[in-house]
Amino acid sequence: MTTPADTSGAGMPAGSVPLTSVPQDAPVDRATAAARRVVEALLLTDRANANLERVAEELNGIAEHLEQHAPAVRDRMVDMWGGEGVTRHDPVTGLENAIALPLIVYGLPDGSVRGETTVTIPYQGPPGCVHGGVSALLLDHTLGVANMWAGRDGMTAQLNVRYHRPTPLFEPLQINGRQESVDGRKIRTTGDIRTAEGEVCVSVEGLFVDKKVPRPR
Ligand SMILES: CCCCCCCCCCCCCC(=O)SCCNC(=O)CCNC(=O)[C@H](O)C(C)(C)COP(=O)(O)OP(=O)(O)OC[C@H]1O[C@@H](n2cnc3c(N)ncnc32)[C@H](O)[C@@H]1OP(=O)(O)O
Repeated sequence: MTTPADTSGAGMPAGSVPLTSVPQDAPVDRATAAARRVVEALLLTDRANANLERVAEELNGIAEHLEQHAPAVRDRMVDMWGGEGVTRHDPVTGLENAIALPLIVYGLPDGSVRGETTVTIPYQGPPGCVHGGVSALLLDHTLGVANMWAGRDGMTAQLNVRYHRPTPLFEPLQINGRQESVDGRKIRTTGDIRTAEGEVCVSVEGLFVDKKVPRPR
């Protein structure tokens, strides 16, 4: 989370395009990035000497301010799903979601998708390693984007996750996804998380079924 998302597409094959949101200089992007810093700093700070009493008071003040300006949840849900909003609030790529890394996923000319990221403290499972559920989250979403890129998408019906070796925190990781086949409404998609050296830490096989949940209106 301390590593700002690389929006340049550097390291991606020529002709790759971002499929998820890229950070803008909008107040909401900056406020959400600041909230991510707070989440990480709270985990890292010296418990005894950081005056957490005052921190709690100030953070509650900010939360109250935001709540006072929140429309009805139903209205916000409609707004969330409009336009580019589709990729701005999810818990993986959402630049308006402070719990998202955020990951930027690129569509590659060969039909697959890829994102690169460094995962840090808030997502720790075993010491120094990415939590297995977080790896599954990253891959489920990346497979969903791979389906979008391939032109036929659906809801996750099954996600078979294999953990090959611990996934390191604080090191660059590559998240890959590719649609393999479509059989009627059934879509099969695979993906993996690799280290910079290309070692596979986690691989997944997903079954998606072409079914849409209506967007709130
Ligand atoms: C490019 C732009 C970028 C965009 C970014 C945004 C990307 C967003 C990415 C978001 C990514 C996040 C993704 C998420 O988080 S999706 C959220 C997590 N998933 C769910 O909540 C899904 C909940 N389940 C359902 O809604 C339905 O049960 C589904 C959709 C799964 C099936 O639906 P439905 O009930 O209508 O299906 P059917 O009964 O007519 O069966 C149809 C066929 O499928 C076969 N079958 C069914 N279920 C299973 C199963 N579990 N295993 C094996 N097979 C199964 C079935 O045998 C039959 O096969 P056949 O008899 O025809 O051979």
